[in-house]
Amino acid sequence: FQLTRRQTSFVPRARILSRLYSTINNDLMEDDTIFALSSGGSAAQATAVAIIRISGTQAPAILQSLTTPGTLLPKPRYAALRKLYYKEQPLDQALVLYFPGPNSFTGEDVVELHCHGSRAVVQGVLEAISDSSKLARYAEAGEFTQRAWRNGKMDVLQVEALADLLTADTNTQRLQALQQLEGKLSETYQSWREKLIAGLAHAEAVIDFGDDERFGDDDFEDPEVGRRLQQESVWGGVIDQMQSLCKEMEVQLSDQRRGELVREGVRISILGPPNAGKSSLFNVLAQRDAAIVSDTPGTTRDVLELTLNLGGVKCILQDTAGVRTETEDTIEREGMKRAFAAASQADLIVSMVDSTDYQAGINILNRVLTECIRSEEGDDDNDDDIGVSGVGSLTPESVLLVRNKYDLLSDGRTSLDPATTNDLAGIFDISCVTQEGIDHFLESLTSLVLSRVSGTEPSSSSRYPGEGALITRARHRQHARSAVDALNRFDFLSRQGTIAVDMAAEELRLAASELGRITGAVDVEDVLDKLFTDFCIGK
Ligand SMILES: Nc1nc2c(ncn2[C@@H]2O[C@H](COP(=O)(O)OP(=O)(O)OP(=O)(O)O)[C@@H](O)[C@H]2O)c(=O)[nH]1
Ligand SMILES: [Mg+2]
Repeated sequence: FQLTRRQTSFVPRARILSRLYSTINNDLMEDDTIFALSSGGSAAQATAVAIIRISGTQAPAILQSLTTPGTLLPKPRYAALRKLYYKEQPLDQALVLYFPGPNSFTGEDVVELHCHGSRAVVQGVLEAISDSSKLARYAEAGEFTQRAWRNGKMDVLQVEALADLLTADTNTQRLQALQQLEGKLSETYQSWREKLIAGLAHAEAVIDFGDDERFGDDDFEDPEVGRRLQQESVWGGVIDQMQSLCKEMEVQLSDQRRGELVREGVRISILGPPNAGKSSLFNVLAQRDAAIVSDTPGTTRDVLELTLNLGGVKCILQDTAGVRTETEDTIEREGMKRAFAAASQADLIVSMVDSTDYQAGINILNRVLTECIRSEEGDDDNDDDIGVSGVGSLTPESVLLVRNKYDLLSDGRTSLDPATTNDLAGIFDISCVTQEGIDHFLESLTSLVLSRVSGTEPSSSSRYPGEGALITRARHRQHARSAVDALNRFDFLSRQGTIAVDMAAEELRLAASELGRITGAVDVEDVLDKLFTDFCIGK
């Protein structure tokens, strides 16, 4: 595996010693005993309790070296209070746990020291482990989890779930990660893969022993019919089974990226002409002065982002530069380019106009949204209404029209014409200054986000919106897509009879291997290398 050199928060001296130690030993060995501070905090930050974890064959010996001679190891998986010493000086009074392998997180012998979390204690214990025994080295990022994976304690999907759980910001992300960690996704992929392998076994048998010639040449008046039946009989019920498997997989693939949205966050871009009040709305939703607001058109140049929790779902809100048809300013033009790019990638668009300049705003938005969609895919919709015509993830239902500065309209309120906004997710009149309409807008935005990740209306039995999404990363989608493509090719080839048995079988093999890559049953070292470097030290 790749060594990582990430900036992390842990006791530097122990790290330096471990690096020295590993340099002397040329390379990090997979069977080294490793240790790390696994709880939060660091040398600089005291915590109430600090958990130091040791994993490997030397773990019990290290624990014994820290206690007075003759002290017994604690009963497996029971907490025991122990005084820890280093060079006969007391280090701490700690709660210690011993998990003999294979019944531990890593599958190896594991010792956990629950020490007092002060800088002196943590540093002292880590140095004692590192210095005195020379039996262990400081763990690399994610190395405990890597060992758990290597020892069959979890598959790749579960490693990914653990990474997601450790970085979860919202309820929904937490629940999705836990479901994946429990192995629910792994089970489904595994059962699909088993079906493919059963189909493959059938093919191998046909290839090895030939198909059973059930129909004789004279059984049919039309020899063509006979031949076709004969060819189809080669695969028995496998064709139907694979077809229904393919359908099942396609249903999961057309999930509108629910799982990925929960994991990565729903991207919401605020888009509109200069001075409409986009940054003002951004600040209202952020509940702080995150963006500069001024009455000079073209104030915002870059795309600003903040994370919001809407109904338990992580959302990434983007403030963008105002878009207008012409500008001489090259920086503003660059800003507009970025606004376009952000809008094209967004899951939802809050398109904002200034109510006092409504028609001009609508005209600009029409052009911009049509343009955004065109840049994704060709489109010829050029009507007068907001030009969203359902391509990519940008559909009219992904766009909310917000008419801002409502406070400036007095008797002209009714002059706003809603007829030009067919099919949009909603039209809202708000004022960022008086906060009028903001609550209603926010409620609607939240329910739109929820329905986006739920696929349908969340059912009362769902523990969280989006429950049951099988695909949580682009990586899964890519392999599942390739498996479906292979099954579609199989469907064609399998109907060509004996002549194409080999080729058809190869497609089944390919589909099985693509699914195997999702769970890690098939070579995934490259995926894991990347994944483990994202973990913190001590996990
Ligand atoms: N009366 C009134 N003024 C508003 C409202 N919202 C924003 N403004 C004012 O409109 C001006 C422009 O606001 P911004 O939020 O900077 O507008 P923007 O859309 O981000 O503008 P650019 O960054 O230039 O594209 C500022 O002077 C705001 O104080 C509102 O609801 N009512
Ligand atoms: Mg702005």
